[in-house]
Amino acid sequence: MQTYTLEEVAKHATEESLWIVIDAKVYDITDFVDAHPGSNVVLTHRDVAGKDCTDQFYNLHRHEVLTRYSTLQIGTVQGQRATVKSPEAGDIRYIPYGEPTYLKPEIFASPYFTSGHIEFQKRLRKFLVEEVLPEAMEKEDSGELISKELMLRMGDVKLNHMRLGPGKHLHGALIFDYLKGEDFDVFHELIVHYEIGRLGTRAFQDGLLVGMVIGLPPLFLHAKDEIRDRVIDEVLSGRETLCLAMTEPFAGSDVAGIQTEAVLSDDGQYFEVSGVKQWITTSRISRYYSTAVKTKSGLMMLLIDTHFGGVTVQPTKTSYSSTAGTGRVTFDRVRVPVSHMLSEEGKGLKTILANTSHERWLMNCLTIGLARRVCEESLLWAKQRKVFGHHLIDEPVIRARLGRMFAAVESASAWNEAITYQMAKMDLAIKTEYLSGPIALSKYAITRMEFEVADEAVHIWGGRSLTQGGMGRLIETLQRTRAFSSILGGTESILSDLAVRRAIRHTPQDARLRGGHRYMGFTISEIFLISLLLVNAIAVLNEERFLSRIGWSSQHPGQYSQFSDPGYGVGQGQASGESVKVRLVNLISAIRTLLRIPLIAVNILVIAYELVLG
Ligand code: HEM
Repeated sequence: MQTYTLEEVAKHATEESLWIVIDAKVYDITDFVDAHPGSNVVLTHRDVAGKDCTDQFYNLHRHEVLTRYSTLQIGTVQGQRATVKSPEAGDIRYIPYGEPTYLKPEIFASPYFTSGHIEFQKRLRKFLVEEVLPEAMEKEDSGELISKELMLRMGDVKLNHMRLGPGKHLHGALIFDYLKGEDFDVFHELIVHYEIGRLGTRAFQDGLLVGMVIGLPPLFLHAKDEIRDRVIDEVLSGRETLCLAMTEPFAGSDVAGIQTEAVLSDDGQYFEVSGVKQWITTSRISRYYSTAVKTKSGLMMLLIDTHFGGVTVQPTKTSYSSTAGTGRVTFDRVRVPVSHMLSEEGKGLKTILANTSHERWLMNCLTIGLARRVCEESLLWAKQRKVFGHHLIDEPVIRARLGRMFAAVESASAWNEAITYQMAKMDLAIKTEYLSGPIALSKYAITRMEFEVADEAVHIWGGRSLTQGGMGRLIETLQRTRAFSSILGGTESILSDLAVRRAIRHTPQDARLRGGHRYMGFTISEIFLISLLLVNAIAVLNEERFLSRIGWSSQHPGQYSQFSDPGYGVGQGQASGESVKVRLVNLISAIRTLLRIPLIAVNILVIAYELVLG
C-alpha cells in the first residue's frame, strides 16, 4: 500500500476528495460520506476532514467497523505504525474478567482446564465466529428461523453432539480434526455453552437448536433401541429437529401440575395425548417433541412425532427475537405408540428432574459467557470513550461499577466450575439427588448476577445500551433479555426453594445447634450455665451469712425466720424505724432466695439437656 504524509492527507478535506487517518491508516471516504450511518455532516467537519481522527473514531465505533469497510483504506501514514491489533476470527485476547483466568495459563493455574481445553476453545471460537455468528446476527435482527444449512453444518463438525455432553454419541469422532470424541469431557462441554453465550445473540442462542439440547437426553436414557438410534442420529446430524415440551399455560415451574393427558388405549398399543404446551423454544422448527404428560399413574415422558398427526404450532411473540422459534403447541388426540415412552408410567418426574439439572447448568454456562462478554466490552468502552475531556475509566464511579460487575461474574463462574467438577465425578443417581439443589441455587445466583451486570453496564453505556446494533449491541441485548434466563428452566423463586428443600432433606435428622469450641469437654454455653448454677447455689447457701456480715441480718443463732417474727430486731437496741428496714430487707432476701430455687432447677434441666442432646 502507498504511504502518505499527514500534509498530503490534509489536502483532501473537501466533499470532492475526502481523506481521513485512523490509527496510521489512510482512508478515502469521498464516496462513503453519504452512506455513513452516523451521518455525512460529521465526516465533513473541519476537525475530521483531512485529519487524523483516531480518537474520534474509537470514541464511537468498534474496531470491526474498519475491517468491514477495509476497502476504503488507500494507504498508510509515513513513519507511523498502527497501534490497534486487528483480531483474527477466534483469537483469544485475554481481557481481565472478560475471559476466565485459565485462558492465561502462563499466569493463572487451573485445577480443571488443561492446555487441551484451551486449544479446543480456540478452534471452537474460530468456527463459531466464522460460521455461526454471521447468521446469528442476521437472524437476531430479522427474526427468521435458523437455516437448514447451519443445522447440517453443526452436525458435520459434531457441535450438536458436543452440546449433549460427553458420551458414546461422540465415540469414534475426531473433533476439529484433533480431539478424539472419547476424550471430550464435561469441561469441553462447559466451553461449548460458554462460547455460544459469548456470541451475544440471546434469542438466536436459543433458536440454535437449544430445544434439541434439553429435549434429547431422555431419549439417551429411556428410549427403545430402534427409536433411540434412529431419532438421535437424525437430530444430531441436523436433518431433523427435536424440542422439549414441558411448560403449559396451567403449569410452568410447577411440573406436577401438568395437565396434558395421555390415555392408554384399550388394546394397550398407544396413548391418546391431548393438551397444550406453552413457550416451547424451537417448537416452530421441530419434528419431535420430548413431552411431559399426565397418565392415571402420574407423570410420564413421551416422544411425540408430528408425523403422527394432530400437532399444531402457533408462533409466540416474546420480547426477544422470534428467531428463537418459540411457540404454543397443541396436541389434539395424538396417537402415540407405547414404544415411544421415555419413562415408565408415573416415573416421569425422575426423568424430568435428571434432565432439568443439565438444562439449568448449561444455561448457567451460557449466561456466564454473555455476562463476561459484557464485562469485556464495558472495560474496553470505558478505556476508549472520552467524556468531559477524559476517558470514562478515569471516573471512580465507573471503576466502582466495573468492580461490581467483575466480582459478580467471577464468583458465579467459580461456583459453576466447582459444580461442573462434581458433575464429572458423580453418577446419575447421586447427581440427581445431591447436585440438583446446588445447580438450582447456582442458576438462581447466576441470573441474579446477570441482572447486576446488566444494571451496572447500562449506566456505563448510557443511550447506547438502549440502541439495537452499533457499539452497545451486547449491552442492549443483555438488558432486554436478562429475564429469559431467570425464568426459563425454572424461575428464581422456585429454584431457590428447591435448593433449600433439598438442603433440609440432606441435613441429619438429629442435628441441633451447638456451640463451637469445647473446653475440657464443655461448650461455652455449658460452662456459662454451670457457672450460673454454682453462683446461685452459693448465693442461697450464703444469703444469711452475707446479710449478718454487713450488719443487716435479723437472725438469732440457729434461727432462720425472716418473716414469721414481726417484732424481730426490737429489743436488740435498734430503733423501731430500723425494725421496718430490717423487715424489708428480710422480705426481699426471702423473695430472692425463693426465686433462686426454681432458677437452679431450670439450670439443672438445661444443663442435662445440653449434655445429653446438644
Ligand atoms: C472509515 C471511516 C468510518 C467508517 C467506516 C464509519 C462507519 C460507521 C458505522 C458502520 C456506523 C454505525 C454504527 C456501528 O456499526 O458501530 C457509524 C456510526 C457513527 N459514526 Fe462513523 N465511520 C467512520 C468514520 C467516522 C468518523 C471519522 C466520525 C466522526 C468523528 C464518525 C462518526 C460517527 C457517528 C457519530 C456515528 C453514530 C454512532 C453512535 O452514536 O453510536 N464516523 N460509523
